[in-house]
Amino acid sequence: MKIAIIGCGNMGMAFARAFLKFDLVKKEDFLLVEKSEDRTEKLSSFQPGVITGVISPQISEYDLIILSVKPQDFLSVSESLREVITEKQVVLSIMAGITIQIIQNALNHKAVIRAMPNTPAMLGMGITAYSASPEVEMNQLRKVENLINATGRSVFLEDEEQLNAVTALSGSGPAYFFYVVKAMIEAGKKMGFEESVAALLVKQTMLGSFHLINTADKSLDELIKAVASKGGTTEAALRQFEAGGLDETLMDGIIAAQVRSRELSEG
Ligand SMILES: NC(=O)C1=CN([C@@H]2O[C@H](COP(=O)(O)OP(=O)(O)OC[C@H]3O[C@@H](n4cnc5c(N)ncnc54)[C@H](OP(=O)(O)O)[C@@H]3O)[C@@H](O)[C@H]2O)C=CC1
Ligand SMILES: O=C(O)[C@@H]1CCC=N1
Repeated sequence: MKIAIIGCGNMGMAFARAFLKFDLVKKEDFLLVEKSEDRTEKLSSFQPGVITGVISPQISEYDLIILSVKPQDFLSVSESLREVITEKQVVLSIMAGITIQIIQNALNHKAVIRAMPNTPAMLGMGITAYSASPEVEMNQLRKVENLINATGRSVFLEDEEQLNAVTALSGSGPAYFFYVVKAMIEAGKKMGFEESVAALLVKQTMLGSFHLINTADKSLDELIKAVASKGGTTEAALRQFEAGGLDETLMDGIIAAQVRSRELSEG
């Protein structure tokens, strides 16, 4: 399969590397379109077939076109792409918020898959949800699903609107996790630890706790209860979190991300 990637930043290249790792695509079968000169310099070490700063008719030789520019850059990309895209090509967009309908209209092109991955895709440990327009043929969908699965796990959604919630939950989710880890490390520093020691304590705690979620035969409430001894230290912390409305704040934040994802489709 020959793949063109428009926007070769964090996510575009995470996808490209995952496809290569699983031998799904040959290096020479990539066309990388990147606007940033800094990024373009770094892309040469990837040794793709073509690196370019502009969308040209050459792109019509590629089976799949991945749109991985920021949503705000889509309009200008679509103006050049609609001139050269051909009917047999499939478009895979990972842009937050931009709907299949908007992409179809802007490109005057029917076969569009919209996906929402996350940054652990860089390690092949991502989760991607995706929806497709009815014009994407089953064999095309399967091929794209195989590519996505090189970046981690995937889930197909019949209802495209749910991708806004996915964006808020798992798309943005890694940042919430890093935010909590950072706050815990800061607390460790406040209590007198050097950053490296605080980071070791926190990171190993998060890793071990994650595995407990997956392997222990207990609900999250039971896992919390198993840590929080009556009248003990954990209870003191949890009381403070509740008083500050931490769980509500987290939920409100995630819903704000969903609202923002919907807004992005409005331009
Ligand atoms: N980061 C994440 O965790 C996730 C991101 N996404 C989505 O993925 C998309 C990309 O995100 P991310 O990789 O983080 O962004 P990046 O900014 O890292 O990458 C986008 C790249 O596209 C370049 N670009 C902009 N306009 C053009 C153009 N006309 N032609 C070619 N290249 C262009 C940008 O250059 P310049 O910097 O000069 O503008 C930049 O290098 C976004 O739409 C985002 O919503 C989805 C899931 C997770
Ligand atoms: O913050 C964003 O808009 C993108 C989408 C999900 C993660 N990053």
